[in-house]
Parts: sequence; structure tokens; C-alpha cells
Amino acid sequence: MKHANMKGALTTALSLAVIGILVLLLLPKYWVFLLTAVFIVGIALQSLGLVAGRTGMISLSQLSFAGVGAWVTGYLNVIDAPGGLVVWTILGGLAAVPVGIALGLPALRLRGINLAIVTLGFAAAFDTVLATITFPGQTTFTQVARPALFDTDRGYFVFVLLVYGVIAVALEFLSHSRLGASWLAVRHSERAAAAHGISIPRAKLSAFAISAFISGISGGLLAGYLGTLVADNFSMMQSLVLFAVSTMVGAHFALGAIIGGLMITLFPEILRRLGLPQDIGNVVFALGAVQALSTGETIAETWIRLGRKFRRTKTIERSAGALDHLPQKAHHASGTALEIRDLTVRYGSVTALDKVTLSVPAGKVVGLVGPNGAGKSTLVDAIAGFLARYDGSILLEGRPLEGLSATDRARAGVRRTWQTTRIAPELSVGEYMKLAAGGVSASEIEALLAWAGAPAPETPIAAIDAGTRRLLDVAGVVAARPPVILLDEPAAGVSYDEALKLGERIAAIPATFGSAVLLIEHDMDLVRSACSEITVFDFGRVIAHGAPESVLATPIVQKAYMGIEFEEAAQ
Ligand SMILES: Nc1ncnc2c1ncn2[C@@H]1O[C@H](COP(=O)(O)OP(=O)(O)OP(=O)(O)O)[C@@H](O)[C@H]1O
Repeated sequence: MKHANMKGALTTALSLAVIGILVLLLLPKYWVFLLTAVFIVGIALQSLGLVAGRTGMISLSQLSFAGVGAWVTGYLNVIDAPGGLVVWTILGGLAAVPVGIALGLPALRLRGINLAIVTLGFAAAFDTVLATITFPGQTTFTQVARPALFDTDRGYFVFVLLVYGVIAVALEFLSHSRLGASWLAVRHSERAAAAHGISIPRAKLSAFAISAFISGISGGLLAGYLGTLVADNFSMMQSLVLFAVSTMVGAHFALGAIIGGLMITLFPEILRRLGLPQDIGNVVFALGAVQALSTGETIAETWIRLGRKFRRTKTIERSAGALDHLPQKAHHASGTALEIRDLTVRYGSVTALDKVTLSVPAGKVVGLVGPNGAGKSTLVDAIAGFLARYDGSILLEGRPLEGLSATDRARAGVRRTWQTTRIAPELSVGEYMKLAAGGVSASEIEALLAWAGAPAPETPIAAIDAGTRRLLDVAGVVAARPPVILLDEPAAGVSYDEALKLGERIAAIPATFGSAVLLIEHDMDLVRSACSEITVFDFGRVIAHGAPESVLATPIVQKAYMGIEFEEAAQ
């Protein structure tokens, strides 16, 4: 995985170096000047790509952060602060961070249109403030000084390209880190991210903070580029245009950010030369955003997909990790790992669980079976902290879980899978494993994947089928080696042979990893092979409990679960 990061970073750096050399050698000064703006806008787009494209939050005030960075840069220039533009720009970026965090706070509760309104309101307010206080040096026409080494337009192009490269490479590394994976996981499913013990506030606020920092830097660079600035450079309208273009091009890809920068910079230039109104550009960007949203594919993704067509498609190979590299078995308390007492859950008039009492002993795999709608998934939701309220109590190794959020319960030692897989498809298998269990080494991840029959770490999730993703789900929760694992229909979509093997693997979880398992499953062969005891639910109540063969043979279970009448079962 480190290797993949390095490869991506090197590709980015080399591509930028080639672009830089070609631009400097082939293009006249005017075009070099214009292309400098492309990369400054590209940096602002990368910042928006992080918060919107990568983390799935709408930010319609991205250029307000750039405005903060530019204002601070301008002020440091006016007072002739030491360090020059490099230091001023970094300080400008840092000044934008608290603003980003302040704006990120509503994002902890708001989504979609509501978050859009809040950020748009902030952009409008910032517009007014900036117009009132004006930029430092605006009235006296004080030019922001460029670094001596990069003073000319060609020199400044190189400077901006270097900053663009540093940010693109840093984002490349960040996006492959656990933090980067948590952003994608949050975008894909906040509940699934919480089930891995990811702090949703931390993921969202860090995305806003880093994004504001990068946007602030783009503002500082713009100050050096234009010399003097006006509030209009960072208006609410400009932020909206940036959002539309980011949505259209896919600004969370380095390629998308450059395409977007080219569009925002060159389109007005082309329209100007054709004598057409500038507003046409905004209409085109809005239509492009609508097109990307309706097809679900941005321009960068289209290019990447077309590029893949020309490459040899790799066959998906199972991880070849050695099983003796599996992480060591965790030693949890003996006795009862999970205890549920008198659990009652109501959805309006529906009583999904009615005074359910059951326990999962340490070192055991307990099956939970029952017909559709019996309340099995509701039980998992209640244990893992995904229900707003329930009556009764749930104890993990004797400690009550009430009052703990889903993230806290995951961290305390309850890990779950979902009935339908919720793995972010943008991740690779290895990145998902790092997200699911921090602190496992590369060789342990390979071994865990081999144990589960899952593909090799570098395989993109998007390339693997739904059944294989279920195996990866199991590998992910097992990697954390918590006291309790809740598996919600792990064999759904898995082939019959693979389901049998999965049964053997699940049976081995307590001995291999030290976790007790509550297994929900409709596949009775799998249940028989994996569980030492089972509990049967019907209409939210426990109707039987005991060894699988004897419980499944009782008439009441056969009637409830398999629709066999008492009389037939008795014959
Ligand atoms: N969010 C909800 N709002 C209202 N009713 C719900 C909700 N979730 C579940 N229910 C109801 O609660 C009952 C239990 O549902 P649950 O999904 O827990 O059953 P299940 O045993 O997991 O079923 P399946 O095997 O089909 O997944 C059902 O009657 C279902 O319709």
C-alpha cells in the first residue's frame, strides 16, 4: 500500500514536472501567465474536492476560506512581515483553518440542502464583510511582493506549480491513509463508518480544516499573482461557480482539479475573444454539473475509465498472505461476552423486539435465526448503538453499553457487519482493512485477507463482486479482534461452496482471534457448521434456544421458521 502511495505521488510529481517544462518551453509569456491562474484555481478546486468530492459535504463558501488566506497575506505584505510570500501564504492558510472548523461544526448535524444553505449564508456574509473592510493595500495600490527567486511571470508559474505539486502529493498520501479512508467511508455511509469506531465529527472537521487550509493557500497565491485584490475575487457567486465546476470535473482527483482550473480560467478568455457574454460560462458549468450528477460520473472519472480500457485488466487474485502472519489471538474476559436483558424495541405501533433476553458466552459462536421480520437486524442495531432508544439493557463483558454512541460501542469492542455491504467502492481492499482495524501491519492484513478468502490488498473494491465484499466485511471485523462480533447475514450473495467455507472460518473465529460471535443467518448449513448454540426469534420474541440440531428439530421452530405445521413435523 505504501508502494501504491509512492507510485501515485511519483506519477503526480512527474506529470506536473513534464507539464511545467512544456509550458515554459513552448508557450509565450501571456499563456504562461494565464496557466498560472489555472493552477491557483486548481488548488482551490483540490480543497473543495476534499470536503465535497471526498467527504460528501456541500461547501458553497470555499472561496471565503481563500479570501481569509488572501487577506492575511495582504496584511503581512503591508506590514512587511518577515518570511515573504511563502511564509505569509502558509500563515494565511492557517488563519483559514479556524474558519473552516467553525463552518464544519454545523456539518456535524446538517446534510444536503440544509448544509448548502448554511455555507451559502456564510459566503454571503463574508462577501459583505470583505467589501466593507477591503483588502490590506487595496486603497493604496500596494502590490503583494512575490518571492525574489520567482519574481517574473514565468518564475511565479514555477512557484505556483511547485505549491500545486506539494499539495497534490500530500493529498495523495493523505487519501491513502486511515484518515483519508475515513472521509470516503463517511461519504459512503456514516453508520458503517461509525461501526468501525470512526469518529464522524473528527472525520468531518478534519476535512473542513485541511480543506480551508488549502483554500487559504490558494488565496495567498492569488494575492501574489494579481498583486492587489478586491472582494469580488472571492464572492459568493465565485464560490458557486467553483462548486459547479468541482461537481462537473471531480475535483478530488488531481486530474479533475487541473481540468476544472483550465475551464474556469480559459473559458472566460475564449468568450472574451469571441465577444460573447461571460455569463455563458456559468451556464455551461451549471449544465455540466447537472450532467455529472445525473450520470453519476465526473469528467475525471470518465477519463480514468477510458484510460483503463487501454490497460491490461488484471485478474483479481486472492491474497497470498501466509496464515502464520495472522494477528495474535486477543485475550478477552472469560464468562459472558455479551448479555442482553429484557430488550424491547418499538417502531411506532410495531414491537420489533419484545423483552428479549439472550447471552453470547466468550469463546462461542451463537446463531440467531428466525423468519423475515422477526427482529434480528433490530437486535444488531440496538447492540451496536444504531437505535435512538430501547428499553432493557445490553452488557459487554459485564459493562452496560447504554449511553454510548455507535462509535464508542465499536471502540469498546462490539463490531458488526451489515446485511448489505457498505464498503466505500473508492477504497482498495488494503485501505478498507486499515480503516476497519487501525494498527494492523501489512503482512497481518495480507494474512487476514487470505484467511477470509478475500482478494489481495491492492485490489480496488469497485472491481470485486458483492459476494466477495461480504468476505471482506468479515475480514474487516475480525481484524479488530474485539470481544464481540455481530455478523448480519454474512453469506448473502456468497456461492454455496464459499458459504460452507465461510461457516468453517466463522466457527474458528473464537479460537483464532479470541472474539465471541453472534451470527444471524438464513443459510442453515452455515449455521449448523459454525454455531455451537442457536437462538430462534419469531415476532420479536425468543421462542427457542439450545444446540442447533435439537432446536431446529422442535415443531415450534419448524412451524415458525420453515412454515411446517405441527402435525407434519410430528409425523
Ligand atoms: N426503521 C423501521 N421502522 C419501522 N419498522 C421497522 C423498522 N425497521 C424494522 N422494522 C420492523 O420491525 C420488525 C423487525 O424487523 P427486522 O428488520 O429487525 O427483522 P429481521 O428479522 O432482521 O428481518 P430480515 O430477516 O428480513 O432481515 C419488522 O416488522 C419490520 O417491519
